[in-house]
Amino acid sequence: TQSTRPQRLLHAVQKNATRGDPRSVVKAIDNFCRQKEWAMNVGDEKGCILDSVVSEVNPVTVLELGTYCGYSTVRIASLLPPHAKLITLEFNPDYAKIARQVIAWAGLEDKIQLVEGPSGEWIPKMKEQFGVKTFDLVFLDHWKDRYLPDTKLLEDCGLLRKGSILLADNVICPGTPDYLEYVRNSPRYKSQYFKSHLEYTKVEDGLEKSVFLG
Ligand SMILES: O=C(NCc1cccc(CNc2ccc3[nH]ncc3c2)c1)c1cc(-c2ccc(F)cc2)cc(O)c1O
Ligand SMILES: [Mg+2]
Repeated sequence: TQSTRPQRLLHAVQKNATRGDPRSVVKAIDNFCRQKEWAMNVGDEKGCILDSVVSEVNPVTVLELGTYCGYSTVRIASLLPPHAKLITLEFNPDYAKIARQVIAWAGLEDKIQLVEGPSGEWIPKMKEQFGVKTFDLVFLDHWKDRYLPDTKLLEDCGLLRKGSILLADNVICPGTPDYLEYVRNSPRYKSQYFKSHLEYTKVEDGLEKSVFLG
């Protein structure tokens, strides 16, 4: 039977990356996507911006919405301090299956909890299920029409504290107009746009970094 793109991406990792070396996993995926097949990873250009935000925030609790094949999951987790935890939500079971194997190849299972299901259901359960008080950093990279409702849900569930950082991918392409309008105009956020390009292309895209003011 025909393999899927995530399966071919995983094989490229297993063929070209060194077990236990997260940076080699990131490099192998970027090379695969540049040379063989485009895939919707945050990519290396936006990935460097992601790295700088993670390093600046030095988060202890991270939430990622949208795991896909685990590229940004591995990228973030490789920069976390020893006892920090990353919870990543993935709705698509086929993506989750691949992501678990990519995360394992990088040797980052201890820092990452991959949860399968929709954000709308799991966000309200974060405190009781995972003992999370608040998130220091949230990386939004799932369905673009879910960014705004899930941000409001995070606020309502008391999962954001003064200084929590939201970092959103694809605010230009495919675009998240309602989310951008909200974080840029709400008095409860200080927002900043990092201009970049859609992964592996010359098309404009960018990340929006928003600090929750409480
Ligand atoms: O759409 C995108 N990504 C989201 C996405 C997409 C499909 C499936 C899922 C299933 N995963 C999922 C769903 C709902 C969920 N709720 N909670 C967790 C959770 C997880 C997620 C995307 C598209 C493009 C893009 C495509 C084409 C093009 F021409 C230009 C640009 C570039 C990106 O960087 C992108 O990130
Ligand atoms: Mg994305």
